[in-house]
Amino acid sequence: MSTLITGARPYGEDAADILVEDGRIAAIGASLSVPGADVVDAAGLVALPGLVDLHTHLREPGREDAETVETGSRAAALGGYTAVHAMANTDPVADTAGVVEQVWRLGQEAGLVDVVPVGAVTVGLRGERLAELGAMADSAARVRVFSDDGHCVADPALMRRALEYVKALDGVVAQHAEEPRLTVGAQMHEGDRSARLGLTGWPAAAEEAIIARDVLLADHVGARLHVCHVSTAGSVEILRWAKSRGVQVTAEVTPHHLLLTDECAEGYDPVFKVNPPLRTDADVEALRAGLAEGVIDAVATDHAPHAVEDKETEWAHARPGMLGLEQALSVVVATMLETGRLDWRGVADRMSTRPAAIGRLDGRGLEAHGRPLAPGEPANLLLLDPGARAVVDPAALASRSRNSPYAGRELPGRVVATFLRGVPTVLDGKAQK
Ligand SMILES: NC(=O)N[C@@H](CC(=O)O)C(=O)O
Repeated sequence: MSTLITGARPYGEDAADILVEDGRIAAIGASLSVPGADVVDAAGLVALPGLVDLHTHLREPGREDAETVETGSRAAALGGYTAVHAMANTDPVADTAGVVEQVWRLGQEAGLVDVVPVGAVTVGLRGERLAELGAMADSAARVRVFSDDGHCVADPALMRRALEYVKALDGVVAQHAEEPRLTVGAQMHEGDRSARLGLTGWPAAAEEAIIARDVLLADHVGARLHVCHVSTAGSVEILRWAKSRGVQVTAEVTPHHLLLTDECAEGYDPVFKVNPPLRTDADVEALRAGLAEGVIDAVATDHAPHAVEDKETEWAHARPGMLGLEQALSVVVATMLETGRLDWRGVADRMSTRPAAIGRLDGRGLEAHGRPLAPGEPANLLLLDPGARAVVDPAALASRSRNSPYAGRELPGRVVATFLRGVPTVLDGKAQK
């Protein structure tokens, strides 16, 4: 099967045709012609490597009313993703080889993106004893990213041991950095606004204290550490210091922390309640600068679908979390590309290349992700209309949930097509299954 994508602009550069054969990019060049090939007219569209998400909540098993592997995979494909890491805070928790294999198999059956399970660090996310990390790594799901996300691995001795184990597995601990003793009852960013709104604050120091501790532990052990959803200017400073010392630490930022601030809490609309919370203008500025500089390696969605009854309630009782997969690239275009902080190659680096490397998905086989757009590489790619602008309508999203913080907001860039190993999962902006 051959597909000829005509007139696309790889990385936003000069127009070229892209020939896809047997799941791989066979050629990139001017005026390619292949009799019998399916032709996709991509005139004016930017071609990028398929995006890779390090942080997706797919809710299956356990909360299929909020999302399933299939509905979340469809949302991901529509957002330009070809691989997503499925977080472990499901019910049951993904803390055994059996559960991670189940999630992996559901992803293969859905066939829209490669679903890469994350394994829990501790049994039941309880932070008491380590889960079967080796069994999950050796399973069919080949787990390399371990995380108790939603909970912090707060016990420093347990965190140290987790780092030692994952080092032996060529894995990484993705830490949800939140000192739990500092965030009891927390509802939003701690500052003037939380005081005025009467909501218990979540201080920046609760995140920064754990990141500082963990980079020291990772350095001591010589293991890889990844920091989930970095949200404060102080965290960026600590990461910059750690990287300058050669600590093997990587970090991600979410689209919502690049765009939104705690001002969103003013109306008490729980769609803006998220963990870690939306912070200040100064934090947003530092996060954008950190991502541009590469101190923050990746954009990760923290796509966190919630059922209506868990979200559309009073602020204090609403679950934290917001949708992200379908608008992530648009938010990055708005905050990083249109502001001149990243070019298209930079966007590809932070949303595909680096996240794939952190998750160890960047091997040499046809199953690899995050590879460049080049002959011989797996044909995982997306086509984006950078000039299109649209107002986000939550009712039109593929996710089973509706908790989008971007409802009613106009955002740039429309994913027109996504290809997974040469097979279109999205064409003309529509999911193909
Ligand atoms: N990021 C969120 O606000 N929510 C996450 C877990 C969590 O980090 O609380 C979820 O699973 O809903």
